[in-house]
Amino acid sequence: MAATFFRRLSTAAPAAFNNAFVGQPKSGFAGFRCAAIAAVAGGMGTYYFSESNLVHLDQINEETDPKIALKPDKWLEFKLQDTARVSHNTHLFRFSFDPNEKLGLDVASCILTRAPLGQDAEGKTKYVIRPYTPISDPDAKGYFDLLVKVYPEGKMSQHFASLKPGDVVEVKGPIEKLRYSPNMKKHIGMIAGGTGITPMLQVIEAILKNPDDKTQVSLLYANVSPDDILLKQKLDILAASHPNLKVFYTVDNPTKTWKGGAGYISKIWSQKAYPLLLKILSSLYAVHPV
Ligand SMILES: Cc1cc2nc3c(=O)[nH]c(=O)nc-3n(C[C@H](O)[C@H](O)[C@H](O)COP(=O)(O)OP(=O)(O)OC[C@H]3O[C@@H](n4cnc5c(N)ncnc54)[C@H](O)[C@@H]3O)c2cc1C
Repeated sequence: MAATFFRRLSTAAPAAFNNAFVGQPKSGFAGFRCAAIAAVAGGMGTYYFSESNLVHLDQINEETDPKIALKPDKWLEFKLQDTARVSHNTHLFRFSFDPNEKLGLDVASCILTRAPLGQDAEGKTKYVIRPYTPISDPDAKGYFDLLVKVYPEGKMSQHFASLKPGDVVEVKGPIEKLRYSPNMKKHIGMIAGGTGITPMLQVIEAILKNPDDKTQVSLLYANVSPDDILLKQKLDILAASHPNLKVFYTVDNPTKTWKGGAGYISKIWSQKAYPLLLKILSSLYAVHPV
């Protein structure tokens, strides 16, 4: 199932990505007016699959007034189209809707999901409600993707894990977290852990798909081990093909097979420098938790 899903995603990959891995960006924090965005959602995630085929930009919708699938004040059912395992505890879920509509998500926003969770004393349905951050192109028509870490005792994430294609989840939104506009900052510093990468991806992809947006992005992505780095291949390809994106990884437990490479920050560096970097960023620039 996963293979089919990603084959489909790969067909959406633009030719530009065939020539990925060119030119490392040269950028730094000094000398720029910066913004810093930090997010750690749902703890630390893990990851393993070849997700080069996940690198895709969906067709840009030229319509001026496309129909919107989401409603901010109404729970609507969205059908699970497909799932794919990203790591031992993190999965990608694609939900579909009318192919003439787009989701209606401004960057950066999340959605609310809800699932029935038994009944109360009066026999009314109880619900679990959790926010998630779509990582598909907001201009994509007919579908959206969620990257969800499944917790062993997690109410909603276990519900996600139990879903089969054709099942529905109720969704409401969007909820705006940070209104991004092109070139609003010269340089954005992002610090993310685990599934906290999802809002970063929304902003990064909005910047990279707009040739008029000259914003520099420096992402520091923290995980427990190399295998926990979610969507690493996608991030590496995006960084290699866009000089204005620089990605650094830090892991608490580097393995013997972990070769590091460009952008890798060692455990020692991360233990000493990561808190310092965070402190400097927080004191010098506006920090917007997402
Ligand atoms: C704006 C926003 C965006 C988000 N986007 C994403 C996203 O894109 N992807 C993503 O994966 N997550 C995202 N999250 C996190 C997500 O909303 C959920 O918090 C997460 O999926 C866990 O929900 P759950 O119902 O599965 O787990 P919960 O039932 O809430 O439990 C979470 C963990 O806490 C433990 N736990 C629960 N209750 C207790 C207790 N009483 N004592 C001790 N431990 C307990 C559980 O065992 C589990 O390990 C986002 C959060 C926010 C706020």
